[in-house]
Amino acid sequence: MKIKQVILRHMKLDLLHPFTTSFGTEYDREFILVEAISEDGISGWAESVAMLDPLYNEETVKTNRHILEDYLIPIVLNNEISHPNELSEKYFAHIRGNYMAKSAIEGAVWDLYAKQENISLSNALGGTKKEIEVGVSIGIQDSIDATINIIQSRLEEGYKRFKLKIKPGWDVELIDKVRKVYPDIPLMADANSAYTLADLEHLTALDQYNLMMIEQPLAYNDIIDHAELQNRMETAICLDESIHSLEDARKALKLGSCKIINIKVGRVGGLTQAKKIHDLCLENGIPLWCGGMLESGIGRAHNIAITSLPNFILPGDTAASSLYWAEDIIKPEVTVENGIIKVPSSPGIGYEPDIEKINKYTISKKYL
Ligand SMILES: O=C(O)CCC(=O)c1ccccc1C(=O)O
Ligand SMILES: [Mg+2]
Repeated sequence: MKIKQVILRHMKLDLLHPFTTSFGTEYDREFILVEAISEDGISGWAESVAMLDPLYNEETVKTNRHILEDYLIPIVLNNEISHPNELSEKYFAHIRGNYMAKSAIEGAVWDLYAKQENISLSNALGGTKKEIEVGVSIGIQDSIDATINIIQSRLEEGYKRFKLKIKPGWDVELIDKVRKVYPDIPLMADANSAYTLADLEHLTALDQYNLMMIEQPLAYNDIIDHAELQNRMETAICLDESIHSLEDARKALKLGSCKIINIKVGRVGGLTQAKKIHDLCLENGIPLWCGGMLESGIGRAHNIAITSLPNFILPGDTAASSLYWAEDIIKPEVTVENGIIKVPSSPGIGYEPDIEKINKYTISKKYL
């Protein structure tokens, strides 16, 4: 496969509702959209999940542009690539970190590869599921009543799992009141690293609420303290921020830092590495689910494809386009029926990039 051109678009989409986590509030989503065009004129698409500011992790839209333009894309343009696996395994191996930047270009090459092979991205990755179960991530609200109203709507829409963002001061009382209204729903909490081991007693107070898991309670780069916390907590710990690679996953499993892993394709450097972590977790009986980063439909399509692998046992954060955007940039939009998304079977990501909408939300464009 020879790639003759890559187009980077700096995109900006307004969120329908602000999204608040322990690290801040997002009102809109700026991201880089990558289009890789082959010599025979086929386009592969992906997006970078890096955010505007380095609050979730250290990458940003700007650092991604730098790494993509100055390192990764020249490599892709100057080499004959026979399989997308070669990017992370060979061509990008000497470049440290910058996982989201790597994932963005690798994802476009994966889509292109699947389209050339005339198979779906799910098929190309070895996906087996035709349908995937979907949960929803609910940001920090102004009141507990407002949170309960949102849960009620999502419950009626059929979502299969309810994740509440927590932080100190918005945690035990929230979960307590929600559990009183909904004693049996599949409920979990995500702290985005808002606590330390000094909060041990406070966190173990959550054990009484039968949560499916608590996601990333401690530092974004920690697996040691999480092991101690998991040892002292009944509730399963799920790692998000701390897992960037197969090596991180291996070490976290060895230490007992978690019982569940949230895979975000961007956070682990792309689909090839995501699949390797998937296989390791499958061998070790660690269930997975696919996280989200407020992606547009392009990133969402990649998430749906990876979720079709067998060990994505728990519902993921791949909610419907309409929960985030007035209009998405793919045709058709991602829809969820009774908490289920049908994995597309058409070639590549299986959703068509909507060029008119893409142009509408493009701030700047660079041809490489
Ligand atoms: O609906 C989604 O895309 C997931 C939303 C979400 O929880 C999230 C959004 C932005 C950054 C981090 C996270 C997270 O999972 O921690
Ligand atoms: Mg998370």
